This record gives sequence, C-alpha cells and structure tokens, in this order.
Amino acid sequence: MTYTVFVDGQEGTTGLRIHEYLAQRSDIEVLRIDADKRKDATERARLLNAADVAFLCLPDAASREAAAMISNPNTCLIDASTAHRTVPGWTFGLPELCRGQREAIRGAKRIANPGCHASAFILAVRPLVDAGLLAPEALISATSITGYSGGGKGMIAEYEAGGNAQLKSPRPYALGLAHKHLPEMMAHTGLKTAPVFMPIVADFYKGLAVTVPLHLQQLRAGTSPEQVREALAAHYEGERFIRVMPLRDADTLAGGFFDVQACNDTNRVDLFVFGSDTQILVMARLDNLGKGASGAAVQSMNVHLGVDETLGLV
Ligand SMILES: NC(=O)C1=CN([C@@H]2O[C@H](COP(=O)(O)OP(=O)(O)OC[C@H]3O[C@@H](n4cnc5c(N)ncnc54)[C@H](OP(=O)(O)O)[C@@H]3O)[C@@H](O)[C@H]2O)C=CC1
Ligand SMILES: CC(=O)N[C@@H](CCC(=O)OP(=O)(O)O)C(=O)O
Repeated sequence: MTYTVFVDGQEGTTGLRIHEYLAQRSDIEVLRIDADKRKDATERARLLNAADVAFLCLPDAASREAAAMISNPNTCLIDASTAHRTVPGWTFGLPELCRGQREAIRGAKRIANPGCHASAFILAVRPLVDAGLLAPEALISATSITGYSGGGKGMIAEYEAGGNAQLKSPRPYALGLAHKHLPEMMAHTGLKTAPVFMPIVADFYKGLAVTVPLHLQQLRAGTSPEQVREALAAHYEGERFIRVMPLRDADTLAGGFFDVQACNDTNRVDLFVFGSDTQILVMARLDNLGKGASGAAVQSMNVHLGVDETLGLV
C-alpha cells in the first residue's frame, strides 16, 4: 500500500526534516509543490486535498488557513504549529501521553503535533500527576535549554551569520512569562496553574532539555526520588522511544555535566531523576527537530496509518 503525503511548508526547518524522513520510505509517495507556487493558495489547496496525510510546517496563521482549505474528508492533517494544540476536535500527537492516546491518533483526521519544550515538559510531569505524586494544584517551575534551530529559518540565519557577540552566550527568553507552549503544558498534564517557565536558547544547532526542579515537600507526603523514577518507568513501560534512566545516572554525565545533545538525530526522549534527601530534578532530553517536531510528526503519521510506528525512525 502506498500513501500520498504533502508537506505544506516544505522549504522550512521542520518541513525539510520531514522530507528527509520520508525520502527513506518506499510506502510513501511525496507530493511536491513547485517552488514558485509555495504560497499559492489554490495550488496548496489542491495538494492538501490530494494527500492521505498532509503535514503543516507553517507559522500559526498559515496553518489555520491551510486547515480551512481541507474539503477532502479522508485527508489527515498533522500540524507542527502551535495553532491547534488545545483546540477541540484536534488530537494531541503524543502517543505516549496516556492510555488510549494511540487509538485516538489512529482514528483522528486532525492531529496537533506537540511543541518541543512542551513535549519534554509533559512527558516529565504527566506521569507524576497521573500517579498522584504531584497534585494538579501544584505550583511548579521549569527551564528549558534549546538549540537555535527551534526558532526556525529566521533564528538559524541569525546564529549562522556570525558576528553578533551576544549570540555566543545562552539567552533566556519568553521573560514575559507567557510562552506559547504554556496552554498545552497545562492541558496535557492536568496542572491547573501554568508553570513558571523560562526557556534558554544557546549557540548550538539542536538538542533540548527541560528541567523541573521540585522540593520533595511539593510531592505527596513521603515521596522519595526512587518513587518518582518508578512512576516514570511504569508510565512508559514498553515505549520504544522513551528511556527512563537509572536514578542519579552519573554514567550519562561527562564529568558531572549534562549533555543536552545526546538524543540528537533520534526520535528518543531520555528521562532522568536526580535526587537528594530533600529535592529532585526531573529532566527530559530530546532532539527538538526529532521527537520535538519532525520525528514526532512522522511517528503520529505511522500511528494514524496503522503501519509500524517506528518506520523510518531511530
Ligand atoms: N523548528 C522547530 O524545532 C520546531 C518548529 N515548530 C513549529 O513548526 C512550524 C514550522 O516551523 P519551522 O519549520 O521551524 O519554521 P521555518 O520558518 O523554518 O519554516 C516555515 C516555512 O513556512 C513557509 N511559509 C510561511 N508562510 C507560508 C504560507 N502562507 N504558505 C506556505 N508556506 C508558508 C516559510 O516560507 P519562506 O521559506 O518563504 O519563509 C517557511 O519555508 C512553526 O509553527 C513552528 O513554530 C514546532 C516544533 C519545533
Ligand atoms: C528557540 C525557539 O525559539 N524555540 C521556539 C519553540 C519551537 C517550537 O516548538 O515551536 P512551536 O510551538 O511553534 O511548535 C520557541 O520557544 O518559541
């Protein structure tokens, strides 16, 4: 069986990466738009409606526009943008989220791919809420360190142009405390209050790690770091792309330093719990263009089509 696939936004960062994944597939026929018609609404609509699966790798406004162009009831949209992640009628493209999510993706024609920071945050926190270790009312914070490809073509060009000394050091951003991933972080963890979230972009291409620092007192009384790790391990048992590392996994740290890039070129998420007697750090690491974007989109496509979920992904 061959499926036809169109990538709207094929020249962008996530679109190009999806094309790389699809190029290895004999079961996928890729529909391509002529370079001079990339933003031609009529041609985009024609290709979107000719596809079994269409990926939207576009800014939010263009994604909403594309979604409104669909008249073919068989076309499945997988949107990489922020536009639809908490919109009713759209299914969150994170198969590992909870029991039943895979079946929901299999049956959905509108799939919203999670944001890169949000994927890491949700995968780290959701199991703790589901296990009753962290109350939905908890007030927590998180930081994220990310490579600059997370900012798309514009930010990549800025970093790769060189000559701007400010870009040499890590840059905290979203300091208005209203990062666009907060709504999906709340909706898909069950947290009632948005975390205080500060992302930091630094001078490396890709790789991302979210850290959630917690006093053990913020967790259910008597919770130990071991129990937090066990809750993660139980939640993700059998998951091909999620690795829950041993507690205080010093072996993964070169000389005591955490490697943010160690999941690059994979669709993997590594989860860590570092703990003392009174505090823990829960960390999630991924490739922002892998499980943080394009890899996740291909995984959702595989789940939706009912083919091997790992096809083309490592
Ligand atoms: N980069 C990442 O790590 C992640 C990105 N995302 C999200 O995925 C989406 C795509 O991001 P990314 O690939 O990084 O962005 P880029 O800026 O790299 O690419 C976006 C592409 O969309 C094209 N485009 C813009 N408007 C239109 C339009 N009206 N019609 C057709 N094409 C259009 C752009 O054209 P042109 O080339 O002319 O500018 C560009 O090629 C965004 O919503 C982003 O937030 C999600 C997760 C992670
Ligand atoms: C470094 C950088 O700017 N990263 C982007 C996140 C990329 C991403 O996940 O974007 P979407 O939510 O659109 O999917 C940011 O924090 O806005």
